[in-house]
Amino acid sequence: AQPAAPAPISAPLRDLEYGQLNFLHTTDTHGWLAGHLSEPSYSADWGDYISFSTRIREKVEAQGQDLLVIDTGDRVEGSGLYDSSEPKGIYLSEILRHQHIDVITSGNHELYQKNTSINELLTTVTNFRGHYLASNIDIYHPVTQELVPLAPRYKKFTTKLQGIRVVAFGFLFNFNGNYNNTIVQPVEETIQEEWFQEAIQDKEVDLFLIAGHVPAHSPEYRAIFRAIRKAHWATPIQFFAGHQHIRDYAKYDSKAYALASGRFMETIGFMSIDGLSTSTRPSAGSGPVFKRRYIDNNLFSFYHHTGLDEESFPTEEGLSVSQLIANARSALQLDVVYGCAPQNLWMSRVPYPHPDSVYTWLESEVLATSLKDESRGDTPTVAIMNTGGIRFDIFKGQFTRDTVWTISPFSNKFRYVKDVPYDKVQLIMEVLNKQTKIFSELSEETLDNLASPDQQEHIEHVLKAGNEDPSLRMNGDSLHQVPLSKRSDGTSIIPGYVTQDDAGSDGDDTIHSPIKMYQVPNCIQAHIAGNATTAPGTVDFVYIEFIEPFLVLAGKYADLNVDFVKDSEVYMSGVSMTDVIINWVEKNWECE
Ligand SMILES: O=c1ccn([C@@H]2O[C@H](COP(=O)(O)O)[C@@H](O)[C@H]2O)c(=O)[nH]1
Repeated sequence: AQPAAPAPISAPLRDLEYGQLNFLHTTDTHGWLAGHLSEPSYSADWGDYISFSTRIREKVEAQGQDLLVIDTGDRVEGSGLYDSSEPKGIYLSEILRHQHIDVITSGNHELYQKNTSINELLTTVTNFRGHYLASNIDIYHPVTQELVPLAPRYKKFTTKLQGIRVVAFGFLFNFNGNYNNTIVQPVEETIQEEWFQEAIQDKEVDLFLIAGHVPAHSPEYRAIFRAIRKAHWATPIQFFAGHQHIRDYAKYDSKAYALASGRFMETIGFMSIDGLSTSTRPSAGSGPVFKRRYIDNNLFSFYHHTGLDEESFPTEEGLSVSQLIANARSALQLDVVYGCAPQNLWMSRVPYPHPDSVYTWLESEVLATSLKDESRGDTPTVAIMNTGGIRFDIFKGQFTRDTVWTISPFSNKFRYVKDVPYDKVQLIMEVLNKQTKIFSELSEETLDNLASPDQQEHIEHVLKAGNEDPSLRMNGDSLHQVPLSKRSDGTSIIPGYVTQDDAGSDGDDTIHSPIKMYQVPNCIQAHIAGNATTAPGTVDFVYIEFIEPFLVLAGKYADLNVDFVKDSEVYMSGVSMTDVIINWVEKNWECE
């Protein structure tokens, strides 16, 4: 772990149930390779994970079993370690490549910006050659300008010890927000391609492995499941999922399951399958048994599951990667303090609006007092942004260079349109926030993309877990999670994940008390300048550039005769949301 990482808190744990074939899975790490420096439950780093996977491999191989390590993308954008270097990501690729990954895929974040996808092709695909799969992504090669697959479409391999024959694919969900140097083919089209149909007709297969940046419960995975089942009515299928930032497990049939392993290095997903046939031995018994576990990413869990301790657990490679991370953090000056937050500010642990809501803080304090384009004088202004542009909670205490990138990693800047009737702006807000029923292009699903990914599924899951006892809530005044109740065996129950999935509620390794989450709107608005007591006739309509495509559609429903692409202009040239937050914190959150 990093020198500044808090020690994990001991807690009651459920064991891993190993099988013939075992998996470790990460997804949506978004650059959090240093782990969480304010949360003991997730305080292990990528170096610890390398030690963990090595120790688990030693353990399962000693029993003649196999281990495969999977990562399903969105490794970039979301923390200082990735976003604060110039160019972005120079330290991250070097740290990542030390983990042995058997199957690795791209997420949508690898494709938003041209530079990112080019770096993916030239660096990450190269570092993980033979393991990186891209079944439905093409890229215009930066040198030849030719359209080429980002990586091989699929691969067939046999596992090291048992010779289990695996056919593996690497998919991305039907994403269309990518820069125009890449092409993402809809999954439903890819599975009609000749190469895919040939690959799934192979009869010498013991397991289909679908790694993808695709939600576990999704039309894309259902389509792949159906296509494979048409060719193989009984061959086991293991999906690995991502994108929604949730822990999830989907049952497609008794021989096909999907595991999603959360976000931001909070979770290491574990799966095992027993009863698989191999190249030399047909399956014994009644067919495969699948088991899943969501491991909290901390050393207490890692020691427990490996049966090792502080002395015997770390590997040399793991320790040297932890050191690499520490060196990178120091070179990037991620501990530089911009100010001190006087309180916790939550994305969804409080309702909106609320004095403890990060969105209330943004609209009433940060945007309201910081957005001003000198050329516009005192023109009344309404500024809107999508809540998905904020990626993490703010904890009371030091607000560092790292903090700012974890909450606002995107390079989005502001644009505006002059003289927009105020009532039309309000109508647009209603449309974006689904307060008005709308149809066709602006489906509920499209609009959900304005909010943070966990908003759609997570809320439902956590609330399903129910029976929340307010006395078990996180201590609002503390930086760290605090154990609030003791069990009879002396261990503590701390707030955290209580996952409800298709296999029940026993998936988490750590037994937690649940944390309540609230639904927040897709977009928020700040009122700037003008007379606060009366609504203005027309305003400068300022917006964060990410939402422009949504405004184009919402504008139509609001009957607003504005072409957002042609009629808008740059607002506060060169200033991004991230800059606005840094400036505000420096001015307003002095440390005592
Ligand atoms: O420039 C951007 C890019 C993304 N967003 C928000 O993030 C989600 C996608 O997040 P995942 O991690 O891929 O799930 C997107 O829907 C937006 O809400 C953004 O605001 N600005």
